[in-house]
Amino acid sequence: MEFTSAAARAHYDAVRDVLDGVVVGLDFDGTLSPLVDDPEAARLHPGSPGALLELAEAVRAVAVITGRPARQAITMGDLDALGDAMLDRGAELFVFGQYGNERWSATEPRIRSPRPPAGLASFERELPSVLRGADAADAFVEEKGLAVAVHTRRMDDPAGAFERLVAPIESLAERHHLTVEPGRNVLEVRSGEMHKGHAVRAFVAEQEATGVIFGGDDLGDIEAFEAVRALRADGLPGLVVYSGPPEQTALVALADVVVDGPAGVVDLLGQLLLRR
Ligand SMILES: O=P(O)(O)OC[C@H]1O[C@H](O[C@H]2O[C@H](CO)[C@@H](O)[C@H](O)[C@H]2O)[C@H](O)[C@@H](O)[C@@H]1O
Repeated sequence: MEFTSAAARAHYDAVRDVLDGVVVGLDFDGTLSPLVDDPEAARLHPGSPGALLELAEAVRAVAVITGRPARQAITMGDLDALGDAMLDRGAELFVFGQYGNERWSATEPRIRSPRPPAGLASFERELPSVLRGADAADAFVEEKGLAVAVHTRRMDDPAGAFERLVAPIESLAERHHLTVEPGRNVLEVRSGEMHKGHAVRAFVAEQEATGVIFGGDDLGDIEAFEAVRALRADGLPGLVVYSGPPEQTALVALADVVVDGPAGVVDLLGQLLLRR
């Protein structure tokens, strides 16, 4: 784990000092689950469930805040079993799916979700011809109910295909009043009304948290990073954790701590508990 500044070390100490009132939000892919070529093959890092279980006992509440549909993250991460294990220890797990649009918790396990955005169905109908026009007909299209993700990771030239797709997908999304969220070899098209920053703020408020930690690895986490920093400027102890190789410089610039992917996140969560 690497602190990005001397102030960052002080932020780390400040959240540790109030750990029992802290809420922790963690992204799924790239933070709790190592990145893999096939989005459907993602699973939690082997150390993640144990680390989350230990952590949940020590803090106010823990949430997985993900771009994935909540049901998918729960299934891939076996999060209902983890939630039950937390309940046995008097703690609770939350999952905020689709950038905070969906909500699940171990005590209220029915997923609450809004309707899909109005333009999504017509966007999807036009998408195949846009993919063909950008010589990217074999991009993997992940239908998420409230969003569509176009993945280039498994194409011959993932970065080249991504670059060719940005402008035409942005233009198609704009025509259907949708937003494009770029990520690691993925362009995700969704409603612009919700983002992880809103999810973090709502979680802090509902839990009456005395501190907040958020960890993420991709551009869809930026609003959450900014939310923690803004809450901290208002006096709430906060720590921003960037998980992954330092290629996402926009995220490194906002982070207090840089760790080496999901294994590094597991280590960090263990470190936080050491002085208890
Ligand atoms: O907010 P997250 O939990 O990080 O979810 C963001 C997107 O993650 C998934 O895609 C990413 O992970 C895949 C599996 O490791 C990888 O193949 C892909 O290249 C990454 O972009 C997921 O498929 C998307 O639906 C999520 O929105």
